[in-house]
Amino acid sequence: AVPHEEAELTDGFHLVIDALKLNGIETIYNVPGIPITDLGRLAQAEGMRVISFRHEQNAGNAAAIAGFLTKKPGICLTVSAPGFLNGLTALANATTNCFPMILISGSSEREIVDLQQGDYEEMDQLAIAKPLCKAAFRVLHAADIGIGVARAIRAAVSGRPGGVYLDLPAKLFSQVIDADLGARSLVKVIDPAPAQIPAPASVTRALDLLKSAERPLIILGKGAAYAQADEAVRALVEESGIPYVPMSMAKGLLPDTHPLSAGAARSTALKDSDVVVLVGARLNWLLSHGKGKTWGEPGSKRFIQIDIEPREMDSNVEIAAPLVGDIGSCVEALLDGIRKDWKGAPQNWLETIRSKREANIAKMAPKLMKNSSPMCFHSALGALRTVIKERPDAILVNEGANTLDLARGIIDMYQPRKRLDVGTWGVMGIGMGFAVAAAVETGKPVLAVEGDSAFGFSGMEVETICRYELPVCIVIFNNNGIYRGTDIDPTGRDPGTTVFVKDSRYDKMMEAFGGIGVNVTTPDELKRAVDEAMDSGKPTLINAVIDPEAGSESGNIGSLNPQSTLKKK
Ligand SMILES: Cc1ncc(Cn2c(C)c(CCOP(=O)(O)OP(=O)(O)O)sc2=O)c(N)n1
Ligand SMILES: [Mg+2]
Repeated sequence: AVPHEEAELTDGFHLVIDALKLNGIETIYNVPGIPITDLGRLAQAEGMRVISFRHEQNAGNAAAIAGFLTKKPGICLTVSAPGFLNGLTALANATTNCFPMILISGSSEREIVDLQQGDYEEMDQLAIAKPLCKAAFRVLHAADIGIGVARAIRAAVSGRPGGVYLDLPAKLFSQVIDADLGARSLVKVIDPAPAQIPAPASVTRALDLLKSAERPLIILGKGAAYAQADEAVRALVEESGIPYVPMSMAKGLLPDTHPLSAGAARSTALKDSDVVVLVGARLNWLLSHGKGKTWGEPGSKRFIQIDIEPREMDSNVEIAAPLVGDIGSCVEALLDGIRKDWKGAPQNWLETIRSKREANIAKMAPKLMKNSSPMCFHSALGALRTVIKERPDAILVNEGANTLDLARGIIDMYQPRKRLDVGTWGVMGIGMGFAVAAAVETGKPVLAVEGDSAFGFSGMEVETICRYELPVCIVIFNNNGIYRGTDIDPTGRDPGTTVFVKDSRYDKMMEAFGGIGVNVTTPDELKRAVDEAMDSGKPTLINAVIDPEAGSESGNIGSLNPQSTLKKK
């Protein structure tokens, strides 16, 4: 039998694990090391899924997208100082994208850090994290772990979701306290993300404006995908008959082939609409800040904006009808109004959108059919478009420049939260972390479509994918470089700044870790290899040879790059 005194004690290690499990958190994405190696081991022994990565940035990206997919904060666990810093990019990106995650990092002892006495991996991590995340907390006493974890969870998912930092100094873990006191110190968070109901007056104002519209438009942002109010969103579109444009990670809320989709007629929809309903979509650079030629005549637009964050309103242009609340509650309120009194779909406007959409789709179709070798972006993406059409519950991870921008318009999505990409920052490096978490959290097959440069940021995680035998099929669009593989060094000394090794074979990497590597040069070979990977569920990397001449610098956003006006010397 366990000696009497031991049976009544618990410690920091166990309280952290008990607090996470008590709140329904089952998975930790981490890179082990001092002072958190045993925390990971104990968590695994107590039934939590502990996924160990090769770099903390990828573990952090995995935690962030786990939060987006589950509405529970994803947990990234790192060592102090350098490990914590490696996790910060993912924490900041999660906060920018409103993905709920908690970065938990071990840290050095306060008394040594505050006197700057040179502790192992000494750093004032809490101070450094604060400006980059939504909230940051430190726990010094074991009896406070329950409250600390509860506050971190509530901060991550309530209101506008985001990244939270939780700082746990090394000495906290081995602190021993009475087991009963420990159990009573734990908090199961009640209603961490409460519904936030819009004010009836705001709903009336929005409905009145919408009823006055002749060319209304709905824009669905990734907030609408995160909300998991899928039925209400679909009903709002279908019962109002208003056309909609999905932002990248909102694709699939309604199938991209939906008759009311204006995705393929985006520029007409934005330019010629008169009242625009923003649903969890911010008027940031991705929507040209709500002004300029993208939006037609100045002052021709009036915005209804649904957002849980009141301060988002008027961020770029005046919002005529702010609707503050959670997306589900706001959409339901609008739907109520439409069901009571609605003039029906704007037929002429729908005809304008429909004809524009069909013309654009017809223009693109031939490019997707080419069976050229080496492939161009369009012909390779044409093959993957068919894969997703045949396998709508697969999850598509996507990053790169041409590989991203062209895939967004070419690969239709059919279900919500199935397209995971670079989000608001356009950050490279999310690929493998997102692929791991998508597979771990959903069990669904994952197709990661990667530019060859983008893949390079997280490529070492192919070993992680093989180690956990995850159903991930990586397709690398290998055009031998960033954007294009044709740059040169005018002095002739080095390769051009954006080119890579010619005819590189990324598929060979996979074989090093027991995965399957395939090299393909035609769309037919690509489709066959992807189908085989999706059927087998085995970690697979397909090196898709793309013409180095194909594509354009920075994909669709080249205009953001400053150019020197001075004469080249
Ligand atoms: C962290 C980080 N570093 C650098 C960039 C700049 N960048 C970089 C480096 C891209 C890679 C483009 O090359 P690719 O091979 O992935 O894609 P294509 O060749 O298919 O265009 S896209 C882009 O905006 C970035 N967005 N994020
Ligand atoms: Mg490239």
